[in-house]
Parts: sequence; C-alpha cells; structure tokens
Amino acid sequence: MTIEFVGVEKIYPGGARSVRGVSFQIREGEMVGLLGPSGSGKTTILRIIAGLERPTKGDVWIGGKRVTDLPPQKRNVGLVFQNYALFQHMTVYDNVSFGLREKRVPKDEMDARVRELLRFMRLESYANRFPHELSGGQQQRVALARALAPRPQVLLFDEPFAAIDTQIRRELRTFVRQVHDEMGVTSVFVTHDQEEALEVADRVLVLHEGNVEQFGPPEEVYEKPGTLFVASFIGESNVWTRAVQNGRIEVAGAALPVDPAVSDGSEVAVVVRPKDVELQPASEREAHAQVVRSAFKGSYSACWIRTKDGEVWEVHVPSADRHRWSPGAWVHMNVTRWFIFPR
Ligand SMILES: Nc1ncnc2c1ncn2[C@@H]1O[C@H](COP(=O)(O)OP(=O)(O)OP(=O)(O)O)[C@@H](O)[C@H]1O
Repeated sequence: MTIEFVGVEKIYPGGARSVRGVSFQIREGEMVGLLGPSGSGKTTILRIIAGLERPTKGDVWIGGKRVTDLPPQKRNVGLVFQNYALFQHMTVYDNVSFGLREKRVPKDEMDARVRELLRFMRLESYANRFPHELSGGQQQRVALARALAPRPQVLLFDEPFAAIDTQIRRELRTFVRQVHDEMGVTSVFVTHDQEEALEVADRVLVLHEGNVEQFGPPEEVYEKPGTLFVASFIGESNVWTRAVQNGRIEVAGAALPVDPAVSDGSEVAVVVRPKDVELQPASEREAHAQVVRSAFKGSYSACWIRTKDGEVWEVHVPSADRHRWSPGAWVHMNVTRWFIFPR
C-alpha cells in the first residue's frame, strides 16, 4: 500500500505546531524510517498515518484512498509500540488472536493463522505463557505477531526496540526487516537511533521542527545531505563557520572553493566527516594540529586533534595505525571531502 501526505499540518490544542505542512509519498512495499531529534514530529506523523490523530490541515492517502476522516480500525494498519502494549492478563495465544476474535474470524481459520504466526516468530512453545513470563525481545515478537494477525497492509512501529538491550535489539531489527519483506507490507518506523534507521530502512525521512528536511535512501542522506541540519544530524561531523574570501574558505591550510553565488565576506558552514580527514606526521612548525586524545572503537579509532586556531576536530583512523597518533603528536591534515552550506 502506498502512503501519501499532502500538506499535512498538526497543531495540538494549546498551540504546539508539531507538523508544518508536510508532503511525501511512501511507495508500496517500502520500509521507511522517521528520524529526527526529540520533538521533531515523528510520533505525530506515525499517529496521523494510524488515524490516532487527525491533521489540522491537509490529507492522508493510503493505497490511493483518502483516509483523512477514517478511524484507525478502518485503515488496515498494524501498530507495534515501544512498550509492547500487550494484554498482561492474556496468554500469548490470546494476545495474538485478539484482533481476529474482534473481527469474528471463524475459529479454525483463526487458530491456523495464530499457529502460523507463532511459528514464524519462533514462539510456538510460548503460546500458553503470560507476557510477564517472557523476555523483552519475546514480548516484542508477540506484539509483532498480534499486529500482523489481521493481515494489515501497513505496519507502523513507534520506537519498537527502544526498551531492549543492544544485542537483542540488533537481532530484532534484522528479524523485523525479514518480516517486512516476507509479509509484503509497507512499513513506517520511528526511531531516535540513526544507525538503526540507516541499516533497516529503504528510505529515511529526516524531520526537524515539524518539517521534512530530506527524504532519501540511507546512503543519500549520509553522502549527499541537502541541508546543514541533515549533514550535522546524520553521522558524525565537524561543523565550522568560515568567512568567504575571494570565492574560497580556508580549512586546515587548504583553500576550498565555494559556490560562486555566495558573495565574499558572507559566512558559510563547512561540514567534514571524521572519516574524510587524512593525517600525516609533521614537525611542530609545519603541523596543522596536535593530537589531544584517542579512543579505540573497534575497526577504527577516533582521534581528537586541536588545530593551531584552537578548533578541536574528530578524525577517524584505522585502529591498526592508532599508535601513530598518540596524544601530543603533531599532524598535518588533509581534508578529502566536505560539504558547504549557507549560514
Ligand atoms: N498530545 C499532545 N498535545 C500537545 N502537544 C503535543 C502532543 N503530542 C506531541 N506534542 C508536541 O508536538 C511536538 C512533536 O511531538 P512528537 O511526539 O511528534 O515528536 P517526536 O519527534 O516523536 O519526539 P520524541 O522523539 O521525543 O518522541 C512536540 O513539541 C510535542 O511537545
């Protein structure tokens, strides 16, 4: 099912303008991650898709049908929330069959569907347990099975793994992606965790103060950020302000060209990813910077270097070379890639 927002605005009673005239289209079968800082409108957008909030302006379309005025139960969407929201007094089996009983699905058909989902979720032996007898990851799989039982064509996830520890979280997100692919649904999930969004989503919708900053595949929002906000929010970055002189800005001893439309004297922001700086050993006189600290991160190490102008940059180096950049070492910097935005 496609999902489309056309000029959707949401003003809550009390005046908070949470979503500011947003338009986007989600394709059939896509998995989209809503990513943005706290308060950027992610949950509100998800709730508007679900029909749990009504937009103040604009329209929502699901599968080519205008659903703006339809209640949640008529939208054929499945919801999975952060806190599982399982019925604590019901067994796993009863939780999963809940939506089917509501729909008065015949018993044999319901039983077959529940067994099929429990098998798929690797929960067959837990059918008679109660939620409190399960781990967080298992509870989340029950919540997913329950959402899937009535065969929704859209699945909505609100921070589904936020309460789960790292190892299980990684397993679950791979599992959710597999479920999405095998069930042939369209999915939208809210997350704070950009690694999660970049890993799992086909496209990421980056939100900032109720506006869409960028909507694109993970590699695009990372490698071709459209705005200063996206460049500094997605992935690690060094962000500095520079004044343009003779059509260029000076960064670590290099004069980088600026869009000719930007006039001399104006200020721009330059963003450099830590992986896009090469270090060379240098004498104190020739060096651009000195290493302040380094930290082992597995396959790479992070180094913080202080330039002679006092800026502290984060630079990533292969861990195998880490010993070359111990605190106090003088370094020459070569910036290999950068983004420039108006200030
Ligand atoms: N029921 C409500 N009544 C009034 N204001 C609300 C309500 N729900 C959300 N808001 C406000 O709308 C804005 C967007 O909230 P929303 O929950 O959509 O953001 P979010 O990006 O999901 O944030 P978080 O990551 O913290 O969950 C915030 O400023 C929030 O305070």
